Amino acid sequence: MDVLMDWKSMGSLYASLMFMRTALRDIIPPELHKAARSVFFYFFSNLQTKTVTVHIKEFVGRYDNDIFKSVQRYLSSKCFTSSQYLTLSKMKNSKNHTYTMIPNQSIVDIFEGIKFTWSFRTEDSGDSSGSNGKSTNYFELCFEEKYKEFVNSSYLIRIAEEAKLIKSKNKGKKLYTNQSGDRWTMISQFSHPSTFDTIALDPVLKQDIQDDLKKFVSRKEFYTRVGKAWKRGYLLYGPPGTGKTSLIAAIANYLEFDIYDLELTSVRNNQDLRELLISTSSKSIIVVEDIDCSLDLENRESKNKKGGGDGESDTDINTSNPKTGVSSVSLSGLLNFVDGLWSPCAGERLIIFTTNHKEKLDPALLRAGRMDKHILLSYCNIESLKVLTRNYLRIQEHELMDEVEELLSSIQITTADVAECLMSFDENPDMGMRNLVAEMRKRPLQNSQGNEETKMRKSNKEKQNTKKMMMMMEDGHESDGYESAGSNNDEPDELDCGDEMMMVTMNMMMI
Ligand SMILES: Nc1ncnc2c1ncn2[C@@H]1O[C@H](COP(=O)(O)OP(=O)(O)OP(=O)(O)O)[C@@H](O)[C@H]1O
Repeated sequence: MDVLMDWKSMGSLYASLMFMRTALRDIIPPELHKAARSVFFYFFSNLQTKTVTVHIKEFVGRYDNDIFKSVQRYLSSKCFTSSQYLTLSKMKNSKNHTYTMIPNQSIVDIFEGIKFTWSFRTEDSGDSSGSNGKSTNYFELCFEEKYKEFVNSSYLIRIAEEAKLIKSKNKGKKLYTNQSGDRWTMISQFSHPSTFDTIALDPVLKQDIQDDLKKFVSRKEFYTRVGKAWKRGYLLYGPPGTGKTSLIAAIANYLEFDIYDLELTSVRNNQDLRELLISTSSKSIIVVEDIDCSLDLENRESKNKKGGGDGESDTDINTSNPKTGVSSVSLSGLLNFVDGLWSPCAGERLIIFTTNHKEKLDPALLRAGRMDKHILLSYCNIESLKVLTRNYLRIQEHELMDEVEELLSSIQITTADVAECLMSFDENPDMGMRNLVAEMRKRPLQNSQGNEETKMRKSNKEKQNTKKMMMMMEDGHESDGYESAGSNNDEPDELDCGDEMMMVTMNMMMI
């Protein structure tokens, strides 16, 4: 019915226009016909909405056009919901597949109530600048002219942001190494299965690390405001087989960050080290494993006592590479690397060093702002052991668990050793537990008083209480006895595991 009405009104409008045209031709003298026609067309063309059409080509000369890629990502989910014909693809390094419009298809995107029409087109390029020298793809965007400014200032920005998000979701984590020396090579997609669920760690420490990471990645504005590079340094230390590598993998999986595994001995000099640093991507973890073995970076204080140097100049430090003798990376080069002449590198980065011998490292490397958080990964305790029995045997309680706990207070066993004991018994938990107890009974008894992991267990419990107290005391108290007590934090409202002494002192003060 409505359609019939519309046709009727259009018919009468047309009849009226024809009548006006004839009447005007009779009234207006012939010499003014041309001018009258221009006025007539100007009037009616202004009644129509003016539109703008923008072409976004796949290539600019021989180079990829980033905006094309962003639009492609932005439209991929939209075309899935609103198109009937689509192409489907999956990039080599991508986790997810992508939908694309087929040529000459159009879809409408409504953003903030404004209508945008997108079409996908292909044309013969006529030159060899396209990807295959024959045809080039482009998107065509149409919108009303009055929204030109809005497109420029808001819509395109929104597209870029959404595309970035889609890209990071699709990307998957990558593992890079610098085996070839002065550049990174992607060796694989990073797919280590370790997560914060599977890793056997003291639960308090585990929560503390997760909280710290969450806080770090959410504080872009904080770092900008205080003028600091958006990076954080972790030192993971403890005996071999206690989960340092597994923790790095769990962190990468938690943050969805790429890993850059830096082999310091392959880096020729400080300049190469700096270039490697600059070429890492944002949202990445730069790992140096066994830092004490990588270069001769011994504690300068002890060296100075022996050698009488002032410890400030790089020449005081033996920078020869114990493995190959080729690298001339110096301690100051490494310190600069950690401090970061980061200005060219936007985005967040975590630097993680691991060592079995923290005492061998120069304090300059360990200070707050360089290694902000010192995390001791020590021998198995009952909580971490229960994570392993849950993972490997699918049990957390067992009649032998009390004996295991008893044994743990008098012997030392690494998480790797426990994992090994349980490894083959996933179908027979009883046997697994018996095998573990038998292995533990073979271990020599230790003096549990004063060893490092006992201290850590205590300190983790104390830490929770202390943290609460600190928060209560925070007002006007931020740096009291805190920075000066040797905290490894760059932020005044947190505590680190490496600060056992300071925490004990704080507890005593509070009591
Ligand atoms: N805390 C842990 N949680 C879960 N698994 C662990 C843990 N620690 C060790 N393992 C097991 O032991 C193996 C070796 O551990 P990992 O390489 O993480 O130890 P590490 O401390 O990095 O050792 P190293 O100092 O010799 O490099 C892991 O593959 C894992 O199976």
